[in-house]
Amino acid sequence: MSEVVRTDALSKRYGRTTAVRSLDLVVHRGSIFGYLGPNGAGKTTTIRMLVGLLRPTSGSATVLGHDVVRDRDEMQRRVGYLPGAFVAYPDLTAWEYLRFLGHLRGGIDETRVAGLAGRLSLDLDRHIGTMSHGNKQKVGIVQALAHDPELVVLDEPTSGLDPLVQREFLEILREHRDAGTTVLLSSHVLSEVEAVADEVAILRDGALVVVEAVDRLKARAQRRVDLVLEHDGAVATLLRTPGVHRVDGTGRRLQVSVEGSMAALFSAAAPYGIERAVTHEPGLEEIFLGYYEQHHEHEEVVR
Ligand SMILES: Nc1ncnc2c1ncn2[C@@H]1O[C@H](COP(=O)(O)OP(=O)(O)OP(=O)(O)O)[C@@H](O)[C@H]1O
Repeated sequence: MSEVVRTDALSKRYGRTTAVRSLDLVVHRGSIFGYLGPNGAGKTTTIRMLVGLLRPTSGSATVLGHDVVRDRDEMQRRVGYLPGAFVAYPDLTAWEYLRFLGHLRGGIDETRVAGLAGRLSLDLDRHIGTMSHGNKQKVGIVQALAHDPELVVLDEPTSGLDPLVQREFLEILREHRDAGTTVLLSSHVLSEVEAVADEVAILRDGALVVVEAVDRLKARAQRRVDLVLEHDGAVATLLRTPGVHRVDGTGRRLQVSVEGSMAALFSAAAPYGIERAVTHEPGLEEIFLGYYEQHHEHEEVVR
């Protein structure tokens, strides 16, 4: 079964607020799926429904083939979950806490736990109550991965981690993915998602704006090309060129926004003599902002 997560018109309302509206989402086995959106978009609400902590108002979701409401307990045994605001027992050491959880889950692989903790530079003998926010977050990450779950659901996992630990953590996720684990990762830190995700969904006001493979999203996105030409007068020609969205600048120095292949742009610019061309690869951030802008423009038109 390749569909690890599937939602059908999944919705959640809180009174008059619709936090998640009619969500249709599929996450495939062995992939890292980035779930993106600004604060309040509905990421946490979606995730809490998927891990069986919140009942959908309407629609349904299956995780590893289990209905998240009806087969909640079976589902939860096969899933690792890091909540957005992770809290654990302050009076226990990390080891005591993880052994306690292991006991509830039917055993713990101590070598695995020690290995994960070592890579994240987490001292398991410290009391959780005395730990910094970042170290508590590491305890949360280790508990989510400790039982080697088939699906790992992580809500804003890197909050509080320093850059080196973040990098190690993303590497751990990649290794799990390569071993067949599925990872669902929510974030508003686009660079981290970009570094690991195979596919991303962008959520806004509780609804999906786009779901796409990261590579395809990037290929479709606009790139900026800075051109230095030998001759003036290229602007009108470039603006007529397929894929070119806008041209800024005057004279011989132009900044061109282009979507898709660059071939047409370079053919059109060639007669003006290309002295220099620098292309800027779009990050997920630009793509993300692009989608929001498009959406807003659309709303303006609709109004
Ligand atoms: N228990 C609740 N009661 C009422 N409204 C809620 C509740 N929980 C969330 N909401 C509302 O639902 C919407 C979605 O919130 P949610 O926490 O899912 O967003 P999010 O994308 O996870 O944001 P963040 O990145 O800030 O955590 C928001 O408008 C929020 O105010």
